[in-house]
Amino acid sequence: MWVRWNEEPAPWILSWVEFRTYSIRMRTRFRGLENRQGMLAEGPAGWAEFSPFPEYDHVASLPWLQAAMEAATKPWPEPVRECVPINGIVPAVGDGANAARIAVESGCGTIKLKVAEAGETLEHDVERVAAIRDALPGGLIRIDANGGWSVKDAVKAIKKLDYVAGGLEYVEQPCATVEELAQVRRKVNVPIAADESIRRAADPFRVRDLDAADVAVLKVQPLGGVRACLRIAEQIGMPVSVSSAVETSIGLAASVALAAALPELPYACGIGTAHLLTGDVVTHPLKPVDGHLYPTRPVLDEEAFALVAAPPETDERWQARLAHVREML
Ligand SMILES: O=C(O)CCC(=O)c1ccccc1C(=O)O
Ligand SMILES: [Mg+2]
Repeated sequence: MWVRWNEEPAPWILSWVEFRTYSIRMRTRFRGLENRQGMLAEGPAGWAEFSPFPEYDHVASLPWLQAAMEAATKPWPEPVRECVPINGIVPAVGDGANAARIAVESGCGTIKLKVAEAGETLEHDVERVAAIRDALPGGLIRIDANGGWSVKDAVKAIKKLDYVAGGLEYVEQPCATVEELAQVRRKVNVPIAADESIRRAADPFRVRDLDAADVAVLKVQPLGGVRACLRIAEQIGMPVSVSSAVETSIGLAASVALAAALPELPYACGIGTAHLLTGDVVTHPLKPVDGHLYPTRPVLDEEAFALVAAPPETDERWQARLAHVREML
């Protein structure tokens, strides 16, 4: 495990605080998720979220717990900017008109379009990119394939989509492996962003060592917390973009804190995901205003939480999961 809690250790917090479980329906299915579930707890520094994706095993969930311990016990690092620019998110489904409507309604000047979805075609991705370009002539468009293309398909699709977009800002994780990213990067002129190749990798610095990307996407929970991400940003040798793991506003606040504290922030961040959930746990959800989010330390609202509290059997499952991950500390 490359993530190390190499500052003041905080595992003691876990015997103090009580975690509770939420289960929130997704507005539309997102990457196979219908319900987003996770745990929340209040520590001396504020509220914290622990919400590893369902398929993550105990080892892969460990950095998520370290991120929660950090949030519960430490203040956010000092921000260097007042607010952070946010990208809108358009799913890889539906027709061009629908994609354009979602892009415009996001209120964001940068749009991330999901592409290469299983069961979808390049023609449909082209249609959605073209419609977004028409609707937002001055906007930036980036695409995220979530590793869905082969090298050959990626090169073909990126060239086509770059042309239709009149220039893509970047393409996120066109293929599954770091080696493939490096190959694609040598064959196209569009910058390559690495997401899963950093977040799910044993060694996030392989992306740097193989010259496989131009941009590193950092997600706070899977990478072990705000401070762990600041260290990665310092060492990874390329600009970074911050992105959420589709969390409640309590989890999102850590991502905003990271984006606000990074010395350089050349890209809009993928933290505008609160609306992907049908509920939240705070009084004022972290929804972008004019394409921006402001750093805050949100507090759980008991009335809001009551509407999304997980049933006892779900809570039991999560308590057991938490206990297993704790053992890895
Ligand atoms: O980056 C964004 O704009 C939103 C977040 C997002 O896309 C995402 C959310 C959950 C899991 C994976 C991803 C991803 O970037 O691939
Ligand atoms: Mg991604």
